[in-house]
Amino acid sequence: ERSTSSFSYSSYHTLEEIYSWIDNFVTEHSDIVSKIQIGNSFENRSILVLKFSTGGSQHPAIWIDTGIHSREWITHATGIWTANKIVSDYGKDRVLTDILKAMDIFIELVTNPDGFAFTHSMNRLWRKNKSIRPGIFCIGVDLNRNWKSGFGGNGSNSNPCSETYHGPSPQSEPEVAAIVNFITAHGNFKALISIHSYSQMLMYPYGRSLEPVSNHRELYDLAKDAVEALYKVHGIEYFFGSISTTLYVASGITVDWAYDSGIKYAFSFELRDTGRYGFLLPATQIIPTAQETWMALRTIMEHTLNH
Ligand SMILES: O=C(NO)N[C@H](Cc1ccccc1)C(=O)O
Ligand SMILES: [Zn+2]
Repeated sequence: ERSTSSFSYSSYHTLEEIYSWIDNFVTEHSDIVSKIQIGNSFENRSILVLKFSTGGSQHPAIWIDTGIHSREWITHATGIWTANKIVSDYGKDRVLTDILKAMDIFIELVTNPDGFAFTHSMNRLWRKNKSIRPGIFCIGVDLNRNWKSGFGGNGSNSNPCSETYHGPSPQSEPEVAAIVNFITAHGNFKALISIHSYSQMLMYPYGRSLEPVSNHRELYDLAKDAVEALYKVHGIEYFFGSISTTLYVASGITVDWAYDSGIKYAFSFELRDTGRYGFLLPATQIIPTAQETWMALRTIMEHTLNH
């Protein structure tokens, strides 16, 4: 496709369609958006990040990733809609404009490209990446268990055939190492939001233990404000709280690593629904989900700007 004007934001797309959209989107909005390749996946696909910036160098930054679990198609679709929302509303929405005047936003739309391609070709419910290693007879590592923080702890599995297999060592997976290297080298990230589906929850660290983080009251209040803003759009209700108390103990996860790296505003979303369709959420719910999620994201980003 030659332009994003023919792209359907209310449909699910293949990896090739998304990468083609990214190129058109960056070309059409080169004043504020750029594309960064932060690495390659295990099967050697490009790992791409969109950077939204109004200039300056090393502005404090906000990270958003979607699609770390490949079957969670609503998350990539929500990320694409969100990217377009940012360029559409910049200069019109006062809050967003203030955020972008002072901060940069980075969005990694396809955080697990190999797994995502596999959900289109062979197995719609594939979750992990596609790494293989000598002598191991099951494929893939759970990229939400491969982070250094709490690696190998409760709520992760050492069995390579498990859906929550943590991998041979922290950051063993190129998809995780690429993000760690990028965020660490940048050195000025203030917030990280990792988007999953489904369950309709907004959560913050820790996943690895029941111990509350130092600013848990601030994160609780911010999560409450965010889910209220989300609710106002279409009346969808979210639970919120720390991962370990709201859901279950999970170790080696993205947001625990972010928090321990000094990113004090670290959140994980579980988008629609609560199980009726689950990972197979109908495309008719893409835009409504993205619209309500945007209000929560905007609330978190505004708080980050002001604190
Ligand atoms: O897989 C999903 N949702 O897709 N979520 C669960 C729970 C979770 C969500 C967010 C952070 C940590 C843990 C997981 O096992 O990873
Ligand atoms: Zn997930």
